[in-house]
Amino acid sequence: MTFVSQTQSAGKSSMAFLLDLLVLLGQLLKIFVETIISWIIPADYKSVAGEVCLITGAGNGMGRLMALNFAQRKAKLVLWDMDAEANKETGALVEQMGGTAFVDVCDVSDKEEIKKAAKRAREAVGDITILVNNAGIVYAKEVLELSEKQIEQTFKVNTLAHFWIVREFLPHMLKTNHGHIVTLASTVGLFASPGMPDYCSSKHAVVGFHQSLYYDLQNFKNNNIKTTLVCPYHVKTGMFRGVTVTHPWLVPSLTPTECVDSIMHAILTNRPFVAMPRLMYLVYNAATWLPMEAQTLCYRFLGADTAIRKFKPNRPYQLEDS
Ligand SMILES: NC(=O)C1=CN([C@@H]2O[C@H](COP(=O)(O)OP(=O)(O)OC[C@H]3O[C@@H](n4cnc5c(N)ncnc54)[C@H](OP(=O)(O)O)[C@@H]3O)[C@@H](O)[C@H]2O)C=CC1
Ligand SMILES: CC1=C(/C=C/C(C)=C/C=C/C(C)=C/C=O)C(C)(C)CCC1
Repeated sequence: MTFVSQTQSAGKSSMAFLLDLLVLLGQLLKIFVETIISWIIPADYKSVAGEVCLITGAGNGMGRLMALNFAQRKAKLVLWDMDAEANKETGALVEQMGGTAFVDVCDVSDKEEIKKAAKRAREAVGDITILVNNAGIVYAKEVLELSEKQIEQTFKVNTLAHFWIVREFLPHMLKTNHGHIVTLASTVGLFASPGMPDYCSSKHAVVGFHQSLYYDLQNFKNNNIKTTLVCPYHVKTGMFRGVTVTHPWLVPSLTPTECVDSIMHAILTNRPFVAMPRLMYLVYNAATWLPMEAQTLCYRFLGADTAIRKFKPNRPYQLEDS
């Protein structure tokens, strides 16, 4: 008797499995078709007018360029950087464009400073609805050359700050079911490059943080909080001054403007993930199946093994510590 009912229920569950599988295949097909259509006919850009957008590391490089892009689109800005002068300059540029910016000094490696700055931002402009976690640092040293303080600082800025800042602003996004969280990671958060073990591992960690957050948000009913994970290859901002591969024409570095244009496109079309240039999707994929020995040969051929040795410190924290 028990045997019969077990077979019956096994039959039922395999039917249910087949049905679920069919539904899944249908949904996957729909997503593939929609994705291909979105490559051919890109989605309309969403409006960010009136949104309150916090950008960390807004004083230089891509942070500044993103601030100007958001200002042009009439978002209200909150700009954080520990470089007070550079951040003020970004604020002035935003205002010259007719935008508004609440400029504040915040060292994101300090959890308590983040809490205080978040309170000041809420009081001055209101709750953050677009969060761009952009501040990042690199020392470009091998594991034995790095000091303990440098290793800790890399993780505080590139990884832990993302936890503390998201924990400040996600509750309001959840309450209103509205918001967008952008994480500036890196291609070296997807596949490693030599000569920067602290940087690569901090970026791998932040990719994991972001992706886990993404899946958690999918579990909320009717979730409308968007996320965008950004993984650029080398960008000529000054952070990685001098870094180059053997045949730069084969894998050219990005200009800050072309990188930020791609980031803005991804944010404004609610894309969850963007790596640039496009070749990086292929490299990322190959890193999952090419034997490590083969990858080493490719690294040598392309000069990925020595690219970081040409690095010239440029940023204040790099000069202080070099
Ligand atoms: N440039 C590249 O090749 C790539 C960069 N990225 C990532 O993109 C992001 C932006 O990089 P990019 O624009 O090139 O970098 P930049 O060095 O040009 O700008 C980063 C800004 O963050 C600030 N900053 C550093 N530490 C802190 C801190 N503790 N608290 C607050 N602000 C801080 C810097 O201030 P200060 O000048 O005083 O140091 C600087 O103003 C980073 O997360 C980086 O890792 C990803 C892939 C490639
Ligand atoms: C590893 C690797 C490459 C080079 C990577 C380099 C040099 C990356 C530098 C990235 C930076 C500076 C990221 C900042 O966040 C290639 C040639 C693309 C392909 C083979 C694998």
